[in-house]
Amino acid sequence: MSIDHSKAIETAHVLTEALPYIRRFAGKTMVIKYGGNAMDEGACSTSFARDVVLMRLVGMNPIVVHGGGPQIGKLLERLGKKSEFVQGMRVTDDETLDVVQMVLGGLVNKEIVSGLTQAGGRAVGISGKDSAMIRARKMILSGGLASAPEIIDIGHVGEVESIDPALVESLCATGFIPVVAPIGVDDSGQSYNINADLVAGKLASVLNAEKLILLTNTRGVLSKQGELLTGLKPPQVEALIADGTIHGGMLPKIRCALDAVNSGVRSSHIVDGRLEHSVLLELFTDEGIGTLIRG
Ligand SMILES: Nc1ncnc2c1ncn2[C@@H]1O[C@H](COP(=O)(O)OP(=O)(O)O)[C@@H](O)[C@H]1O
Ligand SMILES: CC(=O)N[C@@H](CCC(=O)OP(=O)(O)O)C(=O)O
Repeated sequence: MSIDHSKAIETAHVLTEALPYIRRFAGKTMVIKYGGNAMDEGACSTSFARDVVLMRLVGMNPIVVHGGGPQIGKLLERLGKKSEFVQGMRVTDDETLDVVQMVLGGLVNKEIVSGLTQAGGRAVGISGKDSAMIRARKMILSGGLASAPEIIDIGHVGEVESIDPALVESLCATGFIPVVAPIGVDDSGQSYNINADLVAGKLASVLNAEKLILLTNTRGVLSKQGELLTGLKPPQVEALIADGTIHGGMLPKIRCALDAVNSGVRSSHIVDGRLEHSVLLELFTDEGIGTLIRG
């Protein structure tokens, strides 16, 4: 069989260009949030799995925190239950909490573990209930007028009170890739449905991660004209929120990205997870392909 020499040289160039990044990021912790909208039908795309396994094999400590909002919505629909959201959070009654735990902790978590295993990695699926890793408390939302705020009860939705990093740290130290479902627990044993962005942001802060990478279904943060915005600093992000450029599902995401960089994570990235090899393209190129936020 003859070798296409110019193609082989091109491959060698790509590999050597990645070298400085591989050296810089060796031993560093990278928290990757894999959103339900970024997943394909089988939950874990082959290119995502290969990117994460490659990161592990070149010495980084990747940790996957996953969502699964659309997947929860589909099962609820099959059960004849409508999804309802308040300020981006799913209203979660007892029955919905069961479905959330089945879909996130069972289906989606294990499909990602399978995908990573097939790509040659050693992945372990856990939820925040394992070893009581994610301590949660009930999230209280307020609405109405600023002068007369109304308290909105959205059921078993949690916010992160604290995260004990011991379990994920010991998995990383022994060569495993932790895959975390965003379910928390309180002292009484009550479980909570937590937005996956919140868990990923807090975990990145607690672990003092090098990067928080949020994979979603848009190219990154876009201007009102649809241009990709990058190299954002906290004051610019605040201005984009204030003038309504950033809204809806991007709001909790950008808040987590900001909180992370404000508490010591080197950089946060919002990237289109539907693009093939988006994680590697963001990590191994100077420009990146999505939105970079630095403290
Ligand atoms: N300025 C913005 N730039 C990009 N997306 C935005 C912006 N403002 C709001 N959005 C919306 O936020 C969505 C991403 O949030 P969401 O759907 O909750 O993602 P995920 O399910 O991945 O957590 C985008 O698809 C888009 O509709
Ligand atoms: C409280 C709350 O809304 N929890 C989310 C948890 C899953 C999630 O965050 O999934 P994505 O990242 O795919 O949106 C939900 O029930 O949909």
